[in-house]
Amino acid sequence: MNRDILIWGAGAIGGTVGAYLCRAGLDVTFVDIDAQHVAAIRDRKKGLSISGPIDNFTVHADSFLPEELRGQWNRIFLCVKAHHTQQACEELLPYLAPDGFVVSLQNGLCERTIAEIAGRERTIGAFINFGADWIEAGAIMYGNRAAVVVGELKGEDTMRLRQLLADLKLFEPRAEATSNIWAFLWGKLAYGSLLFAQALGQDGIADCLERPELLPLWRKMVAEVLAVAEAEGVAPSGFNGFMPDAFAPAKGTVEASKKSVEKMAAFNRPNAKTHSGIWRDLAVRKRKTEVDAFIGQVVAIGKIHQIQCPVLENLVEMIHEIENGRRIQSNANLTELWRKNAN
Ligand SMILES: NC(=O)C1=CN([C@@H]2O[C@H](COP(=O)(O)OP(=O)(O)OC[C@H]3O[C@@H](n4cnc5c(N)ncnc54)[C@H](OP(=O)(O)O)[C@@H]3O)[C@@H](O)[C@H]2O)C=CC1
Ligand SMILES: CC(C)(CO)C(=O)C(=O)O
Repeated sequence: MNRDILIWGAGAIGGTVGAYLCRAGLDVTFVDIDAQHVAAIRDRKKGLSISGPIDNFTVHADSFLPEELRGQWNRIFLCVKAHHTQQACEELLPYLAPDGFVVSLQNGLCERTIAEIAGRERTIGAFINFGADWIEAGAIMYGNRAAVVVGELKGEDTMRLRQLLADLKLFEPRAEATSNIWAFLWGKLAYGSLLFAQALGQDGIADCLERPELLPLWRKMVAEVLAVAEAEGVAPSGFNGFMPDAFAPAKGTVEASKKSVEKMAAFNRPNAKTHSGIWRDLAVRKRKTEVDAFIGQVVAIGKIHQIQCPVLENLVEMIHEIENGRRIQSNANLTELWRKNAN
């Protein structure tokens, strides 16, 4: 008989959501490539611990390296970083029931890749904005609640979507379903451009957003993402203080974008996760970020539509320089990014 939920990538996001669903009594199995993390989760004496201001608890669950897996699952929650999507998706296919689905709990447009590999009808989209950090094997810090939205790729209202939403509400009671998941995914791409810029410096998200001299940079950068989204026929949705229209050249004003920045900063300021996952990849985990699969993808889609995104292109370059040790994370990087693009 098939098992129910397979969390593929048991890090900050997969670990948090999986732990909640496991605690609620659902049939949850974890897969990860980190052998120590996998061993901790299945160790009866250790387990998977969620800590932080929201909740503190430990669950014990079946946990495997990909090569140890046997069987099939009805629902696979894909929770790896965006640049690992293709590989993970190819690996997970043998374990997905023929009538099952993959839901992407990721940033970026990973649903496109998943749909190509697993099939459009076996893919569900999700937008997540809550904050969590992987601390060490078996330990995750759940830092703040935020928007969680799920949707079928073509917007239908299906029984499997309703069931998924009901289950995700065990984690985030305010989770919603949408008939336009692409609007949320593009909204996150636009907001995410601010997070990638934050990762260039030392400040946390709230302090960085509130640097008054950077407002014109935020306006220009978000406007680039919005132009590409528009060319794709998507009007991005807002969430947690981010109001896309405030940054749209035709609709927004300086005042409106300032208000949105204040709201985003107010949303982020109390959060235990002070810095973005991108910042943490560079500063703490010392590893490559999702920049190519995230900002780079917006630039590439822009090119298809003959839309230039000079700020985003510079942002990608600067993140690469930090990844390659040719630049250090410094608040001055953001001033430089603005100086290069002020005209
Ligand atoms: N953390 C957050 O607060 C938020 C994250 N997101 C998005 O969620 C997604 C997941 O991020 P996050 O949970 O932070 O990332 P993590 O790095 O914490 O977790 C991903 C886990 O997947 C593992 N992994 C990598 N490749 C594979 C593979 N092929 N098969 C199985 N496991 C694999 C990683 O191992 P290893 O570390 O060894 O590579 C890691 O343990 C990203 O797209 C991110 O942008 C969105 C909103 C908030
Ligand atoms: C900052 C956060 C949690 C979104 O609010 C995020 O998406 C990230 O860390 O990459």
